[in-house]
Amino acid sequence: MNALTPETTPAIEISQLTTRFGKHVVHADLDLLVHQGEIFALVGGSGSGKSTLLREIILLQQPASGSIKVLGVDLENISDTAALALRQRWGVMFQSGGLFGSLTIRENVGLPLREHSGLADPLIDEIADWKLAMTGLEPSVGAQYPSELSGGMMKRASLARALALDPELLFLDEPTSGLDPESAEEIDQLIKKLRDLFGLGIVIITHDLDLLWQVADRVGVLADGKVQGLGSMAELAHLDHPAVRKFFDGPRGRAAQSGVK
Ligand SMILES: Nc1ncnc2c1ncn2[C@@H]1O[C@H](COP(=O)(O)OP(=O)(O)OP(=O)(O)O)[C@@H](O)[C@H]1O
Repeated sequence: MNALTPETTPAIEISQLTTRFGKHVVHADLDLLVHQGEIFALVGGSGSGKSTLLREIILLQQPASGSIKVLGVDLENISDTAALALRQRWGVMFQSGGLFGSLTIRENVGLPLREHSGLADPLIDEIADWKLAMTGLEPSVGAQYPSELSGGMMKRASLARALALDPELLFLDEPTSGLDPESAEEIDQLIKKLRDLFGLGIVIITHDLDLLWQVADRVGVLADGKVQGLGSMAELAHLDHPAVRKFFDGPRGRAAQSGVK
């Protein structure tokens, strides 16, 4: 059960957001509200602007106009100090994993703590092992290098690093891409566990219909510059909007629906 009360500060509030690359309008007066404590998934066709939206939310890119607030903080004209403080309140797991190949897994997971916490090295290593355990990895994995891990272990290790600073909000970019069905299912369970244990808000970009049915509380369908459909998968499955229908009625959508009640 997630705490979707009106009193809760929204995790993300986006209002009238417009993004352009030259003449190409990617987002056109887009509005979106993500509640704290919910698992929210952003879906949409290739090029619909999901990654760009994520980059704007995590301060890697600026929109042309409109407002984005994350954990109650307005990103427009944010000072360097406020941006640094805000970045420590969220964790990001990039699609590629983003782990440094020259560092051990323990060093990778401890990196945000080394950069931001001022804690002593032995304590950082201890916290890193704890984060690895949270994501289901053995302490022995900490001494290994990214090239030695399977795809599923890499995803877990990058999730452990995203959790290093005890974030309030977690961004997951294609967390199950490239995984076999069993490993993907384990990641689904892990995402749910993290939300249930820590009340994290979790924003996922994904094309994985199984993940959407199993894990997402709400899904936003991005198309033509706006969120065209918003609701649970069960609600969206009945929505009569061309972009939403395209998403559900393709062969992969039908296959995923037939596997879930
Ligand atoms: N730096 C950039 N310069 C110019 N155009 C860009 C840039 N970044 C993204 N775009 C364009 O913006 C649009 C949205 O791209 P974006 O990567 O956000 O889509 P997406 O929904 O994440 O797609 P995918 O599912 O394929 O990853 C695309 O048409 C892309 O070509």
